[in-house]
Amino acid sequence: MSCPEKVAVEPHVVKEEVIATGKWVKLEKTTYVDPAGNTRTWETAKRTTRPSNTAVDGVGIIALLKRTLHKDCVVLVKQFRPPMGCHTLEFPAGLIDDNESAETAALRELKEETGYKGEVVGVTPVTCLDPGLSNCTTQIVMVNINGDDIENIHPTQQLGDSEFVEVILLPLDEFQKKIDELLKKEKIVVDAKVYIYAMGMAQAFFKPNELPVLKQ
Ligand SMILES: Nc1nc(=O)[nH]c2c1ncn2[C@H]1C[C@H](O)[C@@H](COP(=O)(O)OP(=O)(O)O)O1
Repeated sequence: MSCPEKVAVEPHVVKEEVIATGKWVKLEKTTYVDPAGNTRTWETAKRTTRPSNTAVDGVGIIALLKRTLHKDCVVLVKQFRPPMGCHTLEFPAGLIDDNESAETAALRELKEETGYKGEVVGVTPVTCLDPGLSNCTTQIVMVNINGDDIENIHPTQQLGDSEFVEVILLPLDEFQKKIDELLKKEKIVVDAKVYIYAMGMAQAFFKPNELPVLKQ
């Protein structure tokens, strides 16, 4: 008996039905056609706050604090995150306002959450955060902070009433090790972007005594 031929089709969304809406988040039932041509449904979470003229919800900021006679440090934030029910270690981040560029949002959020004034040195494309759950997207903005600048000697946060953010500085040359030490000491969950950045840094740059040899 021969099997019926499966025809490959371009997967696509057919319709999106709102199941529940809150102030910040909504739940939708997404009907889509899979690559085998079958119609299926998916449960999708979306932010309600995304500006209509953009494909990005927010920014994350990789900020390097550069000071004379100090090691370069990555600026991180620790805060209680209600969905996690615990504290997290994250890059500074925030939602993009209407008609705001990723660069402007990044410098604004960095100033608000950490008090530092930075300079943008790079921006990623729009990246997804948890695509099996949500259409939530971010652009990661690379920022340098001149720590010798008078404005950055005693940085003052500009937090709202409901924001409680602790700034944590970790040296770039021991980034993964310092995160691991923090995780051992405190009940805290590290953001995947932060830890992957730390692993990448360790893998790419910090093997000064290793000679390049032909690997089997
Ligand atoms: N999912 C959310 N539920 C809330 O009850 N409130 C939320 C959600 N997402 C954002 N917010 C609120 C909290 C802040 O007052 C504003 C702005 O947050 P922002 O600083 O831009 O972003 P985060 O740092 O990621 O919270 O939105």
